[in-house]
Amino acid sequence: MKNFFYNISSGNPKTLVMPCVASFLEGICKIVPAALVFDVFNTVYLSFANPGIPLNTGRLWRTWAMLIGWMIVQYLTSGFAYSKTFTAAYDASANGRTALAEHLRKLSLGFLGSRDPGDLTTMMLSDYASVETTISHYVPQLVSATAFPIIIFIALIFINWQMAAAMFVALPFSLIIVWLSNGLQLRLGKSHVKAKVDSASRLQEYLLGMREIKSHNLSGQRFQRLQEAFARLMRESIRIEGLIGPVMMVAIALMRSGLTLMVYAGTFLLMGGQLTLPVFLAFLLLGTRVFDPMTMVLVNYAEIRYSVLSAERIMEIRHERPLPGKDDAPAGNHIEFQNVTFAYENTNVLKNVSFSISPKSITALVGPSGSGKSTITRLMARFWDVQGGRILIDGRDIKDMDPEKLLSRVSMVFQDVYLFKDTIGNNIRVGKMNASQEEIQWAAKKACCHNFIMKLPQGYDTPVGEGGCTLSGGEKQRLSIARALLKDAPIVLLDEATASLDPENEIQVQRAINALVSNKTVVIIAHRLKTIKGADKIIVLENGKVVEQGVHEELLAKEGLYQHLWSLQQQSSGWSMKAS
Ligand SMILES: Nc1ncnc2c1ncn2[C@@H]1O[C@H](COP(=O)(O)OP(=O)(O)OP(=O)(O)O)[C@@H](O)[C@H]1O
Repeated sequence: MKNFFYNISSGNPKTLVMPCVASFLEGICKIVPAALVFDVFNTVYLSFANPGIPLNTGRLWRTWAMLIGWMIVQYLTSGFAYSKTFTAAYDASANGRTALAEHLRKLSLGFLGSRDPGDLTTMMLSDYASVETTISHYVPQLVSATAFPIIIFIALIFINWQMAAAMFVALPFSLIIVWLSNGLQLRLGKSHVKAKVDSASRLQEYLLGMREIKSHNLSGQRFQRLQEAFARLMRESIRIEGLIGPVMMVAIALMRSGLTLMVYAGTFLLMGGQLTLPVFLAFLLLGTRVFDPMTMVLVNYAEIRYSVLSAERIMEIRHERPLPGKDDAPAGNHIEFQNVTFAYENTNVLKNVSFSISPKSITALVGPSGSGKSTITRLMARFWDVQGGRILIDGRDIKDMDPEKLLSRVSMVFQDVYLFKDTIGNNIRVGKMNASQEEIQWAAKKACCHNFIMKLPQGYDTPVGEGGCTLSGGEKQRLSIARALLKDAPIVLLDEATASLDPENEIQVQRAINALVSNKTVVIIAHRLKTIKGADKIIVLENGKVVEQGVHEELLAKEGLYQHLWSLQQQSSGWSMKAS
């Protein structure tokens, strides 16, 4: 039970206290009118059954006045309960979503990569929405459905224990049916969630891959996958409703049969003179007050179970441990790989890789495609932790460092640049969130962005689409260099930074990069070897191993892999496409 409340409140059960208290107060307020109506009936019945006793009109007026007065109290308590439960629900989901997004940022990319893409989106939107409804609707219902039957049952026992027993005799059987169906509900709920996540993933894949789908004429095949995912979701939804619905109907019918039994028992007791009509009526009035909230809980039981599953999924991620480490990143920039071994899944991508990089030097990583160059730069930034060996900065293992502090000392320029759905200026500001407009323009000028930005309709205030789809590949690349210039971190990792630039811009960007890297420790990946010919050190990788290291001339003299790659590039530089 503790886990239940812990999970549905996304780890913060205190948020449930106010909705529960408010709903309890609201429920108590709803009982009072029933008692007042009972009093009216009792007063009228007293003079009706005993013609000698005059109708106590004074008492009747007082009770009517109290009923009207109580309507105001009820209105106020309902308003209070409404605002408390909804505020708590929206607070819990908004804070929960923010906390989860913050937590996801701290997890390794390895963990995030292992999740289905639609999974986290579903969690953020749908699972939190389900938790929200539970807090705003189902938890208050649960409070009413549990607390009132207990209170009323105890009260009714003192009035007439036979009637109280008749009212509640079927309840345990109804609860047993609900309890027995738990396993089935869990199983169906899990496959429903899976179908939902799968649909979200297929939809995401379909929309993001639209360019490839169109260019490769895959509309039929990819759409079929999406259609199948939706069809499965539909089947799972029908299955859950079709199987759970009838079970719950039986449980509800059994529970409500208490009312019929009570009427039956009441009639006998009334005829036998063991019960007065007002008391019989009181039982009828309270019976509906008790059974209505319990019926609502059973009607919504599948939804409650569903939100428990949602909350469990959220908590599973919230319990995922972020990358450890609390130390500051050292001021120096001597980087050392010591026998580093790393695998994304099972196959080792890096095998006993060792090398060192001097501060304020330029080191190039070279090697065939898939040899592990990008992996090395990602490990330096601690996107993943290594499985064997160590990566040291100034002699200290980066595993002991706070990942955010480490990242604050590293600038990265990737091959694939992501631009946020924001203005161009704010996209450059990502490098330094408090940068002034002058600083942004300075970085943009250095990265050869300024001219093309000024030609855009709103200059630096021009919005770019999600993923930066309104800019060319070269323009995106240059914006990313501008971000790195602005960040001005002492370690710079360039992964094919100039890959998509046209020849016209390349010279200028090379100059900008030279300004960016001066006095910095630079690690650069470049397929075009002529761009890194002057590097202080060239590390040659093959199949995840360091096979050669040295400067350009030394490596050429070795006549190994580097010399081979170099001569291949010399040959291909004269390549041109020929019509057959
Ligand atoms: N996120 C990932 N999950 C699983 N495997 C990966 C992942 N990223 C890379 N790999 C694999 O790791 C190996 C090394 O990849 P990496 O990107 O480091 O090579 P690279 O030398 O930079 O290649 P390229 O020059 O083509 O960019 C490849 O076999 C690649 O398929």
